[in-house]
Amino acid sequence: MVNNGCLCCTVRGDLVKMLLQLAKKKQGQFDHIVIETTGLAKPAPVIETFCTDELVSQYVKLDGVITLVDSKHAMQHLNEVKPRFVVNEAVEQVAYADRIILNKIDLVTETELGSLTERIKHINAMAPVKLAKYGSVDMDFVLGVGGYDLERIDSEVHVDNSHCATHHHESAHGHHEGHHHNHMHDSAVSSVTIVSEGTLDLDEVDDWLERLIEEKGEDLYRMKGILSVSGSEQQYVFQGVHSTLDGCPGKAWGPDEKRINKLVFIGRNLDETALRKGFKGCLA
Ligand SMILES: Nc1nc2c(ncn2[C@@H]2O[C@H](COP(=O)(O)OP(=O)(O)OP(=O)(O)O)[C@@H](O)[C@H]2O)c(=O)[nH]1
Repeated sequence: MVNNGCLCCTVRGDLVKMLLQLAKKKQGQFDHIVIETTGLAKPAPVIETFCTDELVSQYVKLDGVITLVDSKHAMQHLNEVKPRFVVNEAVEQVAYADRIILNKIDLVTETELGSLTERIKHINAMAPVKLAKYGSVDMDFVLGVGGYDLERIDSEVHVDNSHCATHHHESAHGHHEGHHHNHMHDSAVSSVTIVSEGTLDLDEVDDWLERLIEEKGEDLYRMKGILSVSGSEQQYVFQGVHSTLDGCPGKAWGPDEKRINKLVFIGRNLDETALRKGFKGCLA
């Protein structure tokens, strides 16, 4: 247990200390360490503790972020309008998730569940979503996720195409056409997915993504992709959190496998047109 309960604002240092203590005291005895944050925690500082603290990353690595959603109350929190520059924690917790569990489904109607699922997938088109009662899901769904593991990206980029067509033209203040509710919400956080054939020039991709995180790093929460690059029989995989970006050759394309590029960006005020244009600019 970390002092004060609130991981987000006070205890990133404490988290480092606790992880190092655990790692040293019980080295080799852990399969997993599960950190339960408060409902108000911001995910980014916790995630970045694993990505940026060199000492921590010698002992432990981040497997994934699981977001447990209370189906009965989530919509209300996702739609809460915050003062300017104040983040909606519920939206952020969905946006950073590698796995999402929609719990307490027995307390909502199918229609409510449908709109909640739609809203969640609009924010995060990447994370698989499981419906649950009393939090009951398979252990495999929450442990051994490999959300930050480049070797696992090929099985991890679950691009939800059903939402590609519906989640563009939204403004931070505006309203999502096609949504059935009639209130304002923080729609500035969303996903843009690109699924496309074509071979890419890796140097161009490097330049594009570097430029992107330089200009938009603050607003880019997560990104992942599998790319088909010229002159290589292997997939090229990448993943990033804000300004941290990792990429490397992945597994070989199968002999009969269609080489499809799949990219997912999750962030605030994403410019879908610019992202698509950037992608096209990298085609060989
Ligand atoms: N009907 C129903 N009740 C549930 C479900 N899951 C949990 N509960 C009940 O909801 C109540 C509150 O539990 P949670 O919402 O999980 O509480 P929590 O967020 O873990 O609470 P803290 O971590 O202590 O803040 C308990 O009485 C649970 O038994 C579910 O799927 N359906």
